[in-house]
Amino acid sequence: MNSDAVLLLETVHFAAEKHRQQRRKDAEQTPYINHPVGTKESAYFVQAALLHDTVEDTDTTPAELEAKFGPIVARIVQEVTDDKSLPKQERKRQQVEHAPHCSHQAKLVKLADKLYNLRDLNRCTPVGWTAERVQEYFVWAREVVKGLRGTSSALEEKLDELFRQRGVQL
Ligand SMILES: Nc1nc2c(ncn2[C@@H]2O[C@H](COP(=O)(O)OP(=O)(O)O)[C@@H](OP(=O)(O)OP(=O)(O)O)[C@H]2O)c(=O)[nH]1
Ligand SMILES: [Mn+2]
Repeated sequence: MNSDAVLLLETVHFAAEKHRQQRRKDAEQTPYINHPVGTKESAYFVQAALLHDTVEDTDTTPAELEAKFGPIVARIVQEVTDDKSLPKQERKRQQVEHAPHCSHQAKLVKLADKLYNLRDLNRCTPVGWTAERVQEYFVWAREVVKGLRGTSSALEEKLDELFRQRGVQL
């Protein structure tokens, strides 16, 4: 099992332990953990985060996602999917332009995506990338993140620290 899945299970387990004495206020005294675990918004985020590059980078179709995971998850993935038929420069420009108009859930996925990719660039340089190209990715990511602000202070603070370290803060 990959470490993300382990972390997810550990988190659910932690919450279940913490809520173990609590019950919902219904007659059946439903275990309290059903409430946080059943929070649809967070489930959509986790699903969309896991699926976010499937349409962009594999043979997965939006219709396939909709049939398997429903219209909400399919729509979030669609919102974060680049049109790979466009020239790269135009794709990158459109991300900056579209970011502020994304739904809240799509903005969260985009913040998480950029955070991972920037940390990955700090961890090691992709094959064939010059230091200049890495720096340009940071500058471009900062422009995308500008349009995503006001979505998650936790994610934005982590991103801001990475931009600060690179000397590309606002
Ligand atoms: N840092 C890093 N990135 C890697 C690596 N392997 C694959 N990638 C992917 O490369 C993409 C960034 O490379 P670019 O040259 O800027 O873009 P492109 O693949 O879309 O043409 C990211 O796509 P993306 O997730 O779709 O995000 P985005 O750049 O479109 O926001 C990232 O996930 C790696 O080892 N390190
Ligand atoms: Mn990605």
